[in-house]
Amino acid sequence: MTAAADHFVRDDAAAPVEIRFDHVSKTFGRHGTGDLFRAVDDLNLEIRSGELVAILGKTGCGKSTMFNMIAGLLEPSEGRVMVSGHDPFSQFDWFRGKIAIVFQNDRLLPWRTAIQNVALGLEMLGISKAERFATAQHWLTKLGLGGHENDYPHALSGGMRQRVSIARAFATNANILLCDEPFSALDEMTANRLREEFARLVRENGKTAVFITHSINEALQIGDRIVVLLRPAKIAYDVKLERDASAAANDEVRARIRQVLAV
Ligand SMILES: Nc1ncnc2c1ncn2[C@@H]1O[C@H](COP(=O)(O)OP(=O)(O)OP(=O)(O)O)[C@@H](O)[C@H]1O
Repeated sequence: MTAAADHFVRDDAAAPVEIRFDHVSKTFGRHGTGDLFRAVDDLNLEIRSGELVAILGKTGCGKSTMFNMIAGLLEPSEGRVMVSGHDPFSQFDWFRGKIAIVFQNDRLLPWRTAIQNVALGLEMLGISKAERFATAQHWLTKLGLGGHENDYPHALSGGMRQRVSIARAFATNANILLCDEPFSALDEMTANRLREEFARLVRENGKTAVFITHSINEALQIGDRIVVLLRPAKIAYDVKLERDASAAANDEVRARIRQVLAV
């Protein structure tokens, strides 16, 4: 049996579909040649509202390409991507403030304080100054940064800066969070703590989150569901995780993922 044939079909139809890939392929032209390179290959995927989905795959398997299609930054070559019932590429403006992205590096503006960085997204949405600073303060406090509002990024540790960027994502009140390895540059203890807090905040606030990672352990720690991609991006394994799964059940999923990624 091939790994692809093992695609686990989910029957959880309770929540509406928030993100849908319908037979999506993406090809890129190779410079100086007439060749087309296929980064995503006939991908079918449904992510339901409120899910925290960890996306795992080998380097170059098309995770970022997939992510950029959700964010409306790339158009599929074939098939259709729908997010919240809209086409993110052709209706890019409709998505203003509805999708927030957390990157691997914090991408804070060095000349703005923590609170000014968090308030920036709200400023671009036209929120009044008083409201945006109150919201930014609320989220900085939630992320444990009370007292650091007026610190500049250079005065904060890597973990604290990533807390600011998470506060910035939540402050916009976007329903969908796209996270591109946000904790991979942090030391394991800091990353561990932040993963727990991030997952809790996603669940408490009913967000739909897509979380790209290279780490099986991180995927197991954070996800409600893990989707493993082959190269080019196509689903090899799709598993829903029990919140209070036993160590043995997690070991079984871990072994299955290793097997799929070894193909
Ligand atoms: N704009 C582009 N033009 C040409 N090729 C591209 C472009 N963007 C991505 N690719 C190619 O598509 C493939 C998938 O890239 P992508 O960045 O989506 O993978 P990834 O899984 O996110 O990789 P990583 O794990 O290294 O972050 C790679 O081989 C990459 O070189």
